[in-house]
Amino acid sequence: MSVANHTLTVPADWRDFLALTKPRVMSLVVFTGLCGMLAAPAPIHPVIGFTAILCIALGAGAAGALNQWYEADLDGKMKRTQGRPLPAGRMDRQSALHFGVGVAALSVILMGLAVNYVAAGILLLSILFYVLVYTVWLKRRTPQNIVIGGAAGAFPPLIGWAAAMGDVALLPVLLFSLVFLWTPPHFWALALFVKTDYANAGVPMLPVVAGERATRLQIGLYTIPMAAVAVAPWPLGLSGALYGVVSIVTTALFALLALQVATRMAGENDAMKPEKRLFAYSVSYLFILFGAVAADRWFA
Ligand code: HEM
Ligand SMILES: CC(C)=CCC/C(C)=C/CC/C(C)=C/COP(=O)(O)OP(=O)(O)O
Repeated sequence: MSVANHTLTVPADWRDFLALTKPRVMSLVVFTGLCGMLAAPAPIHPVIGFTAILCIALGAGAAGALNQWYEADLDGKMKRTQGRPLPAGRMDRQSALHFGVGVAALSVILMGLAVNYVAAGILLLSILFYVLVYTVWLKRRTPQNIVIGGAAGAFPPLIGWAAAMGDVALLPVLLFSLVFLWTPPHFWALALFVKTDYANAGVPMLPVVAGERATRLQIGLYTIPMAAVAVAPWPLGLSGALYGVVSIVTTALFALLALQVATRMAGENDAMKPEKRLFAYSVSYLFILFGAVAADRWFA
């Protein structure tokens, strides 16, 4: 948080504001919201549906901006994040704060007025969870930061469903649980190969605090309930065979990669480390599963 106005070199332009919203990560957040909405049994009016997705995108982007406003100092210490607009000195912190608060408020108010209050309430909760619970409270304090704080990223399927139905039901709760249980293997796989960055910045991520072996074991352990939740909708009668088959095949591959990560010894050296494969696959996995849950409702 030491980046002050006088360090500015080039004025911020729209690309820097876009970068503040973490567009690549947020694309999956928005996609899970869209699929949660499409998985609902009642069709939503296209204009209301579009507005709801826009609000999720604005809310998630604003949360990303507030995260970067708060941790400009941390981002400046890590290679992966040094080029972001604040640590690179292309934007002052106040602009990021105004942008984040303004867009967050706009997203929640628009969701409440144009869609419904349930969706608006959960959107507000997820923004507060990411910014206050994860970023401000837990991230610098405990290696359980992403387990608890990661719930923020799991709310969008509930928001999408609530936008269409005005309530919450078992299927979106399962989708929430899926993203919640997916987050630790997703993030710790990455943390295994960017461990030194986090150590240098003093962030207590699991591989830094508990070591590589414990992290590998935790990845394996979280994959078990995640897999159970991923395949549950078909046997529970909440989705059809299309989702059932896709979830079984893609989850089996996830479990295999997680097993390779869990059983790999520290220091082994192969062309592509299993944790890199698991991290890359974790992103495609969620895109495919959520695509399947929506496709199952519409085409099966
Ligand atoms: C607290 C929980 C999480 C943490 C700490 C985390 C952290 C990260 C980090 C550090 C990256 C590396 C690349 C980057 O900085 O862009 C990444 C990539 C990614 N994350 Fe996560 N993540 C979390 C949860 C989620 C959730 C809930 C989603 C979506 C549902 C998600 C979607 C993605 C995607 C799509 C990428 C790939 C981005 C790219 O292609 O560059 N993440 N995550
Ligand atoms: C609708 C709504 C508000 C959704 C919130 C979206 C959300 C919480 C996503 C979580 C994923 C995420 C960006 C983690 C980054 O962790 P980090 O901030 O520690 O990553 P960094 O090191 O790249 O900054």
